[in-house]
Amino acid sequence: GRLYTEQDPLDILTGDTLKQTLSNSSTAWLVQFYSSWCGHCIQYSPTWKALAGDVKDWTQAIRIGVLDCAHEKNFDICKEFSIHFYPTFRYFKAHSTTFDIGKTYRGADREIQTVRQLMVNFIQNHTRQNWPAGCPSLEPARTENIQSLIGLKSDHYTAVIIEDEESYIGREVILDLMPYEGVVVKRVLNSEKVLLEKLGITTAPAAYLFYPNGTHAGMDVQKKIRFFFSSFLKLLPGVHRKHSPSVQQPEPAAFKDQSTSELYRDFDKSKVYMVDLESGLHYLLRVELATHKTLEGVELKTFKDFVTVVAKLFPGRQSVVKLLETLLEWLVSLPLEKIPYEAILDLANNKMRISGLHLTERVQWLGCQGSSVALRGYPCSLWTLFHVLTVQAASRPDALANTALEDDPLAVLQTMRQYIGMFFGCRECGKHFEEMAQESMSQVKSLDEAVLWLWRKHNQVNARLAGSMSEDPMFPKTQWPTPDLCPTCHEEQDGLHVWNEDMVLAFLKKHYSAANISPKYTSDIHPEAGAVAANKAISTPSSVIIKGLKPSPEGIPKHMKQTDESGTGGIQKEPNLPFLGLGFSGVDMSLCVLLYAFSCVFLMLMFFFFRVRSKRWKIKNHRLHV
Ligand SMILES: Cc1cc2nc3c(=O)[nH]c(=O)nc-3n(C[C@H](O)[C@H](O)[C@H](O)COP(=O)(O)OP(=O)(O)OC[C@H]3O[C@@H](n4cnc5c(N)ncnc54)[C@H](O)[C@@H]3O)c2cc1C
Repeated sequence: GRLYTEQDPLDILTGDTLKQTLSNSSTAWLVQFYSSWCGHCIQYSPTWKALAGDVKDWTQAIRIGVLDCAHEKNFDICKEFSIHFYPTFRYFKAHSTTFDIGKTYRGADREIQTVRQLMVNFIQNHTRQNWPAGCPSLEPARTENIQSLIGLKSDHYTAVIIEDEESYIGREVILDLMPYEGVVVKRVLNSEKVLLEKLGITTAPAAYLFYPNGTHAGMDVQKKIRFFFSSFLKLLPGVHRKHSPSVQQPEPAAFKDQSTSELYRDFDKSKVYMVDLESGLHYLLRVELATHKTLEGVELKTFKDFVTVVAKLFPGRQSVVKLLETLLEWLVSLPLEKIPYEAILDLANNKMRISGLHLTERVQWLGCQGSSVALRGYPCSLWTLFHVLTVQAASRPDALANTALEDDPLAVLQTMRQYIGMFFGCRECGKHFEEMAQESMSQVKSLDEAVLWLWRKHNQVNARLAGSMSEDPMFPKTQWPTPDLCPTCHEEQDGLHVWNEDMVLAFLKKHYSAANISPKYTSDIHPEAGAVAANKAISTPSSVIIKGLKPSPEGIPKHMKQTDESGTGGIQKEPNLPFLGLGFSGVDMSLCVLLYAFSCVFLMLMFFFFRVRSKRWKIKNHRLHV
């Protein structure tokens, strides 16, 4: 196959595009000319991709490209650029107006850290005239510049990285924060003794933060490494990724949900919320699945597997778990090959309620609330649900015993894969997820590996979506868990950020455990819960929007359109008959008729019984008299 694909965070260049791309570009370029038949190029490609991912936020200053010299259509351009060996790394300056074959990197060390630092040096080699547009200064600031910030109010934070002259951390953090607004990063050398003394800094590297309100303090990070500094700054309240002008930016201070005027409610990022999980389940069962008139074949199998997984593994409240278990029993006991979805809804909505089994009927987000209705919500709850389920499966390995899914470490992941592919309203998401599943899901051999697989793939999605339209500016897509949630999950090896996967696994098992699920706002009868319902009752069509979808040419997924047209918020109308102003289901009515018929027959029997008896009695009496 090809060494690089469109999914990689780099530009694939060709003979047709190369010159045009490089000439008068607003950014510098680092291009690898390779050959797809060269074994070393093949071996090196993961490193190059990792480098491109590592400097993904630097693209306003320097971009990474690849060009395959073994491809016929590139023969001429590789000759023109005098590429003799593979791979050849060439740097191209920004704003170059004359033809330039670039500057070759001849070093033997091609490790990420070395190449990344060369990129920084290369950017610094630009002059004032050809400096890449959008790239802040990488020169160290002086004591005077920083001292003047003390006590100064501003509309942004200023972060100051104090380090020695050879250190690259400051410059790398400046470049990492380039696509973000609300924060300015500066670098100061530790030779600025007066300033260091004034701020009370004794060791380098160190970081200091000047707040918009005029106060200042040391930056509180667990490890003094690039990734921790950058993550800390990206997560500051009010700091967010610059979006294209078409994406509206909500006000950070008072972010309100415009369509429902519900206030944003505070929540704790280190918790999982039951309202999100229940709202997601409600949406899935009553809206998303309800657009399918009947379930049969693989769809029915997928639905049964899904219900099996949630009934056995969902660590929910008793009324919800019982509802799921009853649904499962019903599905298993029915040997039907085709089930009308109305029957399932009738069961869940009417019959079970009589026995006190109940799942919330409104969509209400807390940990998954977005800064506007079109963001976060349902897809966020779905990720959360499946993380919870993989963790539950790993901590209760026998939970699926005696079901169709027993002894399968892939039970939850395969069910998710099937569900997402078949029913999830976002088709594109389904396609991407299927690609990831085909690539590596079969390598998962244990329940723990399943937990980690889902985490890794979710991060891959986060990386792809960072800066896209489906990113909520208030909740930037990051590689998760961030250092503030799990400092021990992060390490640095040869200057490159790496995960400590043992720590990540331990963290996931704790974060998505039943003990970490908060019941806040779950009570349905509680008046407060009603008041805070983010999207009110599900029957307001405008409140039911599948969240986090890219506005595709087709716009809203097909079944969501139906939802809006019907004006019922997508809920299949329960087959209720109006009677005396009350809603009775078909079954309730048939029971009534049956009871009525029974009592009629009973009364008639009584009538005849007494009639016969009284006749006999009369005859007996008559005889006596006679
Ligand atoms: C299977 C699937 C595929 C999707 N594919 C696409 C797509 O191709 N294009 C598109 O535009 N949207 C896609 N989406 C939607 C997108 O991934 C987000 O769900 C949506 O943009 C909402 O984002 P969010 O900020 O709420 O965070 P989400 O990504 O939804 O994450 C929810 C919560 O999970 C936690 N979390 C974050 N990362 C991880 C992790 N690695 N491991 C464990 N927990 C984590 C965080 O607490 C986060 O708040 C997909 C959703 C799903 C469920």
